[in-house]
Amino acid sequence: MTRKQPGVIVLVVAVPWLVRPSAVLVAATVAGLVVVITAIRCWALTRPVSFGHATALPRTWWWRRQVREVWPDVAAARGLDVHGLPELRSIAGLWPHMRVTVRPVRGQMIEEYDAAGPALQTALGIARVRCEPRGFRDVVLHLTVGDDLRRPFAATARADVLDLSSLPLGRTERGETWRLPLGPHTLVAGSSGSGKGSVFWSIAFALAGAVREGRVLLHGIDLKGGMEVLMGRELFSTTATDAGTAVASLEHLVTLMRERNLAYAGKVRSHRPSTAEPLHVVMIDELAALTAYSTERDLQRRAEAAINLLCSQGRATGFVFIACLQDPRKEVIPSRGLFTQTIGLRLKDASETAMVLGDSAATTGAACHRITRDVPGTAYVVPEDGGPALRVRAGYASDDAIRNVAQRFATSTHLDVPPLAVDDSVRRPRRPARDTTADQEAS
Ligand SMILES: Nc1ncnc2c1ncn2[C@@H]1O[C@H](COP(=O)(O)OP(=O)(O)OP(=O)(O)O)[C@@H](O)[C@H]1O
Repeated sequence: MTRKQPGVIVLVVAVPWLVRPSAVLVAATVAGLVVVITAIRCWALTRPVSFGHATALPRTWWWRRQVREVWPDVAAARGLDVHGLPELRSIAGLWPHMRVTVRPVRGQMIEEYDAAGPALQTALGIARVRCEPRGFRDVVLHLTVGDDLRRPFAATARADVLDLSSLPLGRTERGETWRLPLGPHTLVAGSSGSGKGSVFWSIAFALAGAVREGRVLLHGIDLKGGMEVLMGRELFSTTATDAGTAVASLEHLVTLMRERNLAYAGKVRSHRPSTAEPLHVVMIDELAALTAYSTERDLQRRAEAAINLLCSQGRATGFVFIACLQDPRKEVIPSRGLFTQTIGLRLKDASETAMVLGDSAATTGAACHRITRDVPGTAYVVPEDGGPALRVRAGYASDDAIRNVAQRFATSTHLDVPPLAVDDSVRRPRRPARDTTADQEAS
């Protein structure tokens, strides 16, 4: 019976039409169509993932035809067809990720197909093209035809994140959960308005459960007046909104790290977060405000020294850095090499992308400079296994969501940071002072 249902429905609709078409029937059919189209539209908007799965086959079929249609034009435009059109050997995969295998004509190199990627991307109007060799003869063009990351989604706080080494922050272009390893010090680079705030808060939200339990202590540094960090101050065990407090806080952490390093020496090789020995996560909203733009040279120098110490010696004993910044140049972050994990949001140009993610990521398709302004929170990351760069998007944390999470998951540990110590090395004169009385006596 169930199998016959579609046929029965067609009969029920078609017979009255054939027998006696009337205004009532026309109206009923139009209304029915409107209901069906609206339902499909609602499904597509509210459940994009299940809608994508359900419609993947027809879409794949349509995109295969599109690829075959545009390929001769793209090959001609890029000069790939001078000695004959390179053969499209297969188009595999399912919407939104498809793989086009091409057999290059003799004398062609993979670099020429790399360069043709953007032309194919614009010809098809798709999200991304990445080029990879297959065996010794063929080239595979990985096409991302639909963009699962276009629609924003909300960041959610997790009460149950048990595995602190892998924080759920958002989604990847493959429709999976974007997980960020916590342990390597992380640099989040992006131009103004690129969505550094959403990455910052997605990390804080992912740690919220552990913060409430006391296994993680967050330290917030925000020298842009505290606009970001103070929004969720209840999550932080220390906050600093001016350079002096920030340096005092960092130097206090250096002291805690040294004590822990001494206690662990010869006994423990890696730290396990617990309420007795919590993980300290330092979150800095704009690193350059502390290390490059500060007018107070002495504080700048001390901040740099403390960051270098914590980054180079703190990881094994439970001190982790997450730093956001707009300008990724080396002069702005002297300790850049110590940040072993980077997240590249929208950046100004290809050179900035290479600076943040490395030259190899840029050649495997990371294009932070091509992220458009209408998708803030979108970034490229290089997976831990060193595979091709992955496009990801962090969830959006509204002001209300930040305040709400901060209240629900407030920390019960507030550290007292000793006031900024006077730096003796600054007061001490560099050369011994001349003995002026002796000079006078001699004269
Ligand atoms: N993941 C996201 N999804 C949707 N919208 C977002 C997301 N992240 C940020 N936005 C929007 O983009 C705007 C800019 O984001 P945000 O303030 O986080 O950028 P920023 O990189 O921190 O900028 P700045 O360096 O100037 O502070 C926000 O007002 C917000 O509306």
